[in-house]
Amino acid sequence: MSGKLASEYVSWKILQKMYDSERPKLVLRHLFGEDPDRFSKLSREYSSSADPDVAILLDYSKNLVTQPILDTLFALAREAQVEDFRDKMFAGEHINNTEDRAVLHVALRNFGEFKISEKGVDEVPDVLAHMKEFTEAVRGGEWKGYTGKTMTDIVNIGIGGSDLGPVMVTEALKPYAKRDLHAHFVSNIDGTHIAETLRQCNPERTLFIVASKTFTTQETITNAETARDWFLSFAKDKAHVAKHFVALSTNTKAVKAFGIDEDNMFQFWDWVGGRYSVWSAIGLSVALVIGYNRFEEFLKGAHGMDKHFKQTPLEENLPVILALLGIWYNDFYGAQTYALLPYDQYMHKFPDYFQQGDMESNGKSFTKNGERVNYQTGPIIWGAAGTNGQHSFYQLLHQGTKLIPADFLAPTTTHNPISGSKHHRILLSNFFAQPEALAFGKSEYEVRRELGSSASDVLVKSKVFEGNRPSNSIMFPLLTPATLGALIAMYEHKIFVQGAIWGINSFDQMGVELGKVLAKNILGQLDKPQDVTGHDSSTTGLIHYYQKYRKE
Ligand SMILES: O=P(O)(O)OC[C@H]1O[C@@H](O)[C@@H](O)[C@@H](O)[C@@H]1O
Repeated sequence: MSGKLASEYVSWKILQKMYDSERPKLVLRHLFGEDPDRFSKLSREYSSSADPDVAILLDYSKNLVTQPILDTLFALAREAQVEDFRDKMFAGEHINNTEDRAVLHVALRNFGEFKISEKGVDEVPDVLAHMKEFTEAVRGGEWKGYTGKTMTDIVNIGIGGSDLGPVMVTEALKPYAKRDLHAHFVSNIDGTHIAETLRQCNPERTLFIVASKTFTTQETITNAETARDWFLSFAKDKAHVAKHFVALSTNTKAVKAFGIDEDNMFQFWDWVGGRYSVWSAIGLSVALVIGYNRFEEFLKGAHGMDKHFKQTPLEENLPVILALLGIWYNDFYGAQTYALLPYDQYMHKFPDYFQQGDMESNGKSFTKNGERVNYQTGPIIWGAAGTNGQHSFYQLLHQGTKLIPADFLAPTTTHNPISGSKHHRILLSNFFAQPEALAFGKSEYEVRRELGSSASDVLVKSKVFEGNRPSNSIMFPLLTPATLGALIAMYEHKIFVQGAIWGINSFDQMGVELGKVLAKNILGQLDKPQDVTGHDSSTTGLIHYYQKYRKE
């Protein structure tokens, strides 16, 4: 990161000129027609030196780029000093400048490779050992509840980064789950969430995991207090809390004040951002569900991608390629959103996870030097598992007026090869067909030929697919813990590269604060209409409406 506005880079200006002059020529039908080797030139395969089962193919040939455009995008990354900034992150420099913190999720999955000297980094193995011991005790049945029974349910109470990672990863790695240990996740302050969860739990056999980096988050602390009250209404004695509540946090003082024993606290550090924390103690629910050894495979898979990101030239570097293509659409084509479309039911929470990962990281308007940007930063991330999305929003992807770049992700092999893998072949045929349809569409000529000369113009137009809609296709052999780790790390580093080029701080989240402060103030005014002061007429009117009709 150079400290400049991205729009000041020479390569940015060249890209703008290229876009202005070449856009009409950037037609995928022609680009593929002109070069039969486009796929082999514009695809890369990552494989892990440590684990032969981990491989990721990135096919980026269906993008609206030529080699000169790609070369200029790589020049942009170099001009923005992405490599230097990356090395600073890995070295533990305080690149989160507003909070004066290092950004070291890579240290949580660093199996001796990178030398990082930051306070707490040397404690990582101890916390992992603690997680191992604890997960083995719970899974093995040595850990007993207050009536001497083993655990059947775990309830992770957390929100944002302390929820989405655990939820997404436990869902994605369900084939490896201990099926008699049921995992629940409570995040929303809406009492319905905890109430419905507690209805499914037996207090004698439930372990609550209170996950909060700060241990001050209103939703999490309120839900945890409710869970503790519910538990004590059965167990009666506060001493029993120790067998049923553990905490994952950086805030020892607040954990103790809540009544959780320090021995039952799993520590992490301020250099772990919430949305990057699934690799830390926040991953405890994952480790409980899939077992510690699998959790370690997950970490190692991410570590492999870290090495790839750190050591591979930009032109071969998957996160860098994804980041630069994203910038091309976001900043030159004016695409506002980006879709993540996993063709794997186990990955159905993947878009939600990176909605936070990307939007909380790169949803910023000021550079690290405090200058207002004059270009677009982070895109809106959304998506759903295929093929459900096809029967819902793909209509707009194919024929709408908006350009929506997308990543399609799929495993070659399924964990559930039922009916002789018939389902998987159908799923994959859709995974192959959708990017093809988006890219090449269906011309008016083709539609007319199909419908015959008697077809009305209106009908013909309604069936035309303009095509030329870009996408990446990402394939991997099987969704294993290590492969999932590598995929997540790939997207994390993509986000990093984009933030570095845009010159923003991807590692704070000041934008979530204002609403919290206002809600706290309003909470104190909800009882009586006369207390409702200091608001606009809309907010006041809404609160008065609530006060008029509420029934306690
Ligand atoms: O883990 P705690 O501290 O409860 O924070 C939970 C979440 O809070 C939000 O406001 C954001 O800041 C997220 O990045 C964070 O993951």
